[in-house]
Amino acid sequence: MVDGFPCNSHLERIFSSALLLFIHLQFRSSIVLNTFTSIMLCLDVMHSFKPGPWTVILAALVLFFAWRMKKFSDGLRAVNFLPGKIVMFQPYAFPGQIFPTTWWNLGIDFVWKWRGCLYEEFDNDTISIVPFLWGSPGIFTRNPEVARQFVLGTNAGFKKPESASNVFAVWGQNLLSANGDAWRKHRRIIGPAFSNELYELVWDQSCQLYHEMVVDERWSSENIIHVEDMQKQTLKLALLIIGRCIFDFPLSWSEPPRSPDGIMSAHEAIHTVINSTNILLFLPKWMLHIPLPAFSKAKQASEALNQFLYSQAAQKKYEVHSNSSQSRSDLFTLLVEANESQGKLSLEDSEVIGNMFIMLHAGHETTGQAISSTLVMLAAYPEFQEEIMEEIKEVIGLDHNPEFGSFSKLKKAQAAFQEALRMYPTAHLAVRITTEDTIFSTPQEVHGSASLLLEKDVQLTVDMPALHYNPRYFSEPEKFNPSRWYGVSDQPESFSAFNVGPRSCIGRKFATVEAVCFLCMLLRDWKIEPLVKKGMTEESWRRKLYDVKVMVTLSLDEVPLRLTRRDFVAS
Ligand code: HEM
Repeated sequence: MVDGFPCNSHLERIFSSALLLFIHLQFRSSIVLNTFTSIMLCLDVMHSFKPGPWTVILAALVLFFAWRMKKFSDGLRAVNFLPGKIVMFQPYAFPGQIFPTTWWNLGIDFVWKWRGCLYEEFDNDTISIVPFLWGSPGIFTRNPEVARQFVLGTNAGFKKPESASNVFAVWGQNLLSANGDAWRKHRRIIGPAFSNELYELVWDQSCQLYHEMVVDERWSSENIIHVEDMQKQTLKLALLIIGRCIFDFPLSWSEPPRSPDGIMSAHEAIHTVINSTNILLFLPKWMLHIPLPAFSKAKQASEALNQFLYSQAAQKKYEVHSNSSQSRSDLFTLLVEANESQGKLSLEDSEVIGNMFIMLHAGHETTGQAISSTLVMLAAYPEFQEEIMEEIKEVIGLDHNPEFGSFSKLKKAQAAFQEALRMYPTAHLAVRITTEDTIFSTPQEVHGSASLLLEKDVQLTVDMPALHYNPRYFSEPEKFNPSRWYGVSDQPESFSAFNVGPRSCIGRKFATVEAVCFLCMLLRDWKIEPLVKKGMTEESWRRKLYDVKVMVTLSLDEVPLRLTRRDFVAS
C-alpha cells in the first residue's frame, strides 16, 4: 500500500459502484456483459484481499482499455473494415484538434499537409479513419464519384451531422445547418433572393467598392503599393458586399459598421466570432468571464455581433411594417416577412438571426479568402495575369466601369478564380452522416469489392484539398493552371469547391460575380507581383504559397504583394 493514500472499504465500494454504473451505461452487448461479470468477480476477490489503491487504478485502466478496444472494434466494423488510418483521436474531436499534425496525430491540418500522400499510403481514393482513444469512426474520400453519393442524398441515407452543423448554428438554425424539412423551408424562403437582380447589384457594388477602396486606402496618389496581406482588403470587400447587397446596410469602406455601443465594428466582431468558434462553442459560458485576452475578446465580439444583428433585424421589421422598405425582394426582407408570417414557411426570431449570421459568415470568409488567393497566384504566374489583361481590354476596355453583361464573357478571369479555389478550397470539408445502414459504391478502388455497407451514424467526409489534388483528375495538381478550365463546362465533375447537388453553395454565382468584377477592376489598374522583402528570396516567397491556415475555412497565410500602377510600368 502507498503511504498517505486513503484506502478503505468505503473508497473501494464507491469506486466499484461507479464502475458498475459506468459499465451498465456504456455496454449492452453480451461480450461486455461477460467482461462485466469477470470484473465483478475480480472486485470481489480484490475485496477479500483488501487491495491497495494501485490495484484499483490498474483495474480502472484495464476497464478503460477494454472499453476503448470494444469501441475501436465497433468502429472498424462500422466502416466495414475499409483500409485506412488508425489514430489516437478523431481529427475534429477536441483533443485531435488541439495537437498538431504529426506521426501520432492527424490534427486539423492533415487535409492540407497530407493532401498528396494520405490516400496513396492505402492505394485508394476512399479510406477509413478510426480512432482508438477518442471520437467516432469515419470515411474520407478524394474521389468525385464517391463524394457525389455522400452529398447528393439529402434524405436517403445521408444527412449533415449535428456535430458539424452546430458550429454554424450558434446564432440559430439556418440554411447551412438545417436538415430535412427544416432545410427545405429555409431554402424555399431564401432561394428566390438569389436572382439576376441580386447578381447585377453585386457587380455594381463591387465596382463601386473598388473605387472606394482605392481612395480610402490612399492608393490613388501612389504608383507602387506594398500590400502585406491582401486578405485584409478582400475580406472587407466581401463583408461590405454582403452587407450592402443582401442586408441593405448603409456601409462604406471608410466607416465599418459599429455595434450600437460603439466598442467594436461589426466587421471585427464577425471576424473575431468566427475565429473564436471553439471558445464560444465548446466552453461553458461561465468560462468566458475568466480574464484571458482570447476569452474576453470572444465574449465582447459575441455581444457586439448579437447587438448588431438584433438591432438591424428590429429596424428591418419596422420598415417592413411601415411598408417603407423598397419593393425589391431582397433576402433580408424575405427573412423578416417569414418571421411575421404564420404556417409552414414561417421563421422564428432565432432563425432570422441564424440566417443573417450564416450569410455574413459563409459568404464573407470564403469569398474574401478566395479572391486574395487568386491575386497571389496571378502574381506567382504572371503569364495568366497577362492573358486576363488581354481579355479585359477586349471585353470591357480600359476606361469605363464595366457592365454586368460582360461577366459571362470574362472566361479567363472566371477560370483563374476557379483554379485558385481548386488549389485553396476555402470550404475544405463537406461532412455527412449515415442515417441508416447504407450501401455506397466505390468505383473499382476498394480492393476486392465495388460496394460497401456502412452502419448507421458513420461520418463521411469529402476531403476537398485531396480531391482537388488527386492526380487521377488533375495533371500537375501543384501547378496553378487556369487554362485547365478554358472551354470546360461551368459544372465540371471534378471541381467541388462549392459542392454539388441540392445542398451545393447557394452563393456560388454571387461569389464568382464579385470576384470577377473586383479582379478585373484591380488588374486593369495594377500589375501584381511578388513582394520580395529584405531577407527574403524569390524562392522563399514562393514557399509561402504552401503556408496555409486551416480553421473553419482553409486559406493562404500572409503573402506580401507589390502593386505597380500599369501606366507607371509603361512609362
Ligand atoms: C468562394 C466562395 C464560397 C465557397 C468556396 C463556398 C462553399 C460552399 C460549400 C462547399 C457549401 C456546401 C457545404 C456542404 O455541403 O456541407 C456551401 C454552402 C452554402 N453557402 Fe457557400 N461558398 C462560397 C460563397 C458563399 C456566399 C457568397 C454565400 C452567401 C451570400 C454562401 C452561402 C452558402 C449557404 C447559405 C450554404 C448552404 C446551402 C444549403 O445547404 O442549402 N456561400 N458553400
